Amino acid sequence: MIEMKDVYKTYPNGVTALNGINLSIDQGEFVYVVGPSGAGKSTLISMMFREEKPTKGSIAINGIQLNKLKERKVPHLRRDIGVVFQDFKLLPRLTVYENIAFALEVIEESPKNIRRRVMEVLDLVKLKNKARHIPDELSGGEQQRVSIARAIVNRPKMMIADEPTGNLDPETSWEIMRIFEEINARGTTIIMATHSKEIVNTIKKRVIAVENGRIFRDEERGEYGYEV
Ligand SMILES: Nc1ncnc2c1ncn2[C@@H]1O[C@H](COP(=O)(O)OP(=O)(O)OP(=O)(O)O)[C@@H](O)[C@H]1O
Repeated sequence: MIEMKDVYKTYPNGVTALNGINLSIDQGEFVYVVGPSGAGKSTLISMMFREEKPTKGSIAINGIQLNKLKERKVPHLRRDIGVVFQDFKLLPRLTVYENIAFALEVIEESPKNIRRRVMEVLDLVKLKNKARHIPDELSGGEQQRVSIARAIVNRPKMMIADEPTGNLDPETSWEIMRIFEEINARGTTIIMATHSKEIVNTIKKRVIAVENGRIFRDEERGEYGYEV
């Protein structure tokens, strides 16, 4: 479902962030991307939802060759990919319900389906009682749960998360991980960049370690492997 062949990325300022990446990730996998700060983790995962384009090399996502993808087809690609960020990126003036419903309104789902689906995902992240609140009225962990609900509301094939627990305390981080495991158990591929040694070494999954823009290690049920 994700195939990268000889992927290189040099930013316009001359920094080479990716230096020959080859990888293959199957539907349903749970993959951590680890490595030192500046190693290229965010660049690598931003290639997967076409936030960044490679300078060289080929990328296929869900059978779509990204090199050939026209700009107007990018929204179509992204419909199958939910994205979660460290800083949540919720719309501050919309309620929890509206933040989540928005993702379905843009693809013109019927109001009845939108309501049913939003309530389902709010139930999954245990936030039904906060549906009418705005993001500022929620804790960090609750805001991250809203952003996860938004990411999965249209049942994407994969979810990409860039340091989703980076701003959260340990207890809240474990709650987020329980939700990720449940989403993964339902068949969604999860790719998560993280600096959390505790999480990677406790909830064992495939680990891809990136260093200097290269894959340094790729192990089933791997370890975090860095001192913190
Ligand atoms: N938009 C950009 N323009 C120029 N250089 C960039 C850009 N984004 C990242 N870089 C550089 O590319 C390299 C890889 O950055 P990247 O953010 O992918 O690393 P990372 O492993 O995610 O780091 P961190 O763990 O600190 O988030 C770094 O040297 C960074 O400064």
